[in-house]
Amino acid sequence: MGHTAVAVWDHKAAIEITKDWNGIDQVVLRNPHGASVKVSLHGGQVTSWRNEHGEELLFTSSKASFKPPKAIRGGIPVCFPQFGNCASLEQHGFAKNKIWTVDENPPPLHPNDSHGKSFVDLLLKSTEEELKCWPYSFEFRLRVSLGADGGLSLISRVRNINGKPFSFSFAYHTYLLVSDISEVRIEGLETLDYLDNLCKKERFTEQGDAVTFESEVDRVYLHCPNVIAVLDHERKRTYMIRKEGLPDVVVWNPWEKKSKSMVDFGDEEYKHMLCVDGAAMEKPITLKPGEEWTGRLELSVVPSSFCIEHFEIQRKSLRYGSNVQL
Ligand SMILES: O=P(O)(O)OC[C@H]1O[C@H](O)[C@H](O)[C@@H](O)[C@@H]1O
Repeated sequence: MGHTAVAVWDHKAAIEITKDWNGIDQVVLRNPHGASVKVSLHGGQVTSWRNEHGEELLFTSSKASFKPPKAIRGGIPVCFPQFGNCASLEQHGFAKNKIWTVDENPPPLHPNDSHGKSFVDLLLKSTEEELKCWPYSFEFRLRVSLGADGGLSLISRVRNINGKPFSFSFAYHTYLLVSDISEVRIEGLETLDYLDNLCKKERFTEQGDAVTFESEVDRVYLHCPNVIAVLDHERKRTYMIRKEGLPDVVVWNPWEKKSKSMVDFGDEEYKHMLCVDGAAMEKPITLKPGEEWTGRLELSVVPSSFCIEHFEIQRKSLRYGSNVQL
């Protein structure tokens, strides 16, 4: 047999550590086709996700403040141990404001799942400072990976290393970049109940056959299916959101008036962003000592024509109870 050139994808070489806007380390992941993801150790926040053509898929505000400890307005801030503003903690919790570390020896990927994938594990542990405002010891492992197909996956594992139980809420606060919010629709949330943050968390039932946008929206959809599609009509592309362990979906667009009141957000930028967050909000997660919780989110982009057919198939299978494997 003659020699065959075999391109071996070197997972380690696909990871680079550079500096983010603040000179804080950030990890850049690449796949064999040129897609990339950036995740900053500031907050464990994904700040960029680009497809193989180099096009950015996540929104970041041109007015974002890059000064720590505040999280950057855009990308995917990790909200823990609360999402929203219901306890004595700061809005959306402290994890997004902390400096995480890289686990130099992470557990490997499953062999069936490793082809062309690059990943990094970031860690956050409770320090004296956090214990003052949230007196529970935890270990948080965030695995960020980029697939050969350009898909971005986030896996959060929170472990209770405390002597007593604790509860938390959680969200991947995902700022999707869209071409024109008026032409965007979300499929997968129809007929569901939601809590409307604009009406004192009153409960309503979604009436439309898709969620569309013509004014401010700030809702928590409850008991959602594990696959949601966000169709960007103008760009003819669809974000597929797959999730596990995250029963709720938060949908947010500040629209015109609220945009003007936010210092780190441009007046017109609401037209080009939409937050669709896999979350555990309505019922907090409770962990007993030694227990661990896992919440997964997988984002991918497909041409809208492809999506409609496949999404229907996935929706039907979900209706009959089969689960999505991430
Ligand atoms: O301005 P932030 O603290 O980042 O919050 C931005 C938004 O996050 C979520 O979507 C909440 O549901 C909204 O009520 C909030 O306005």
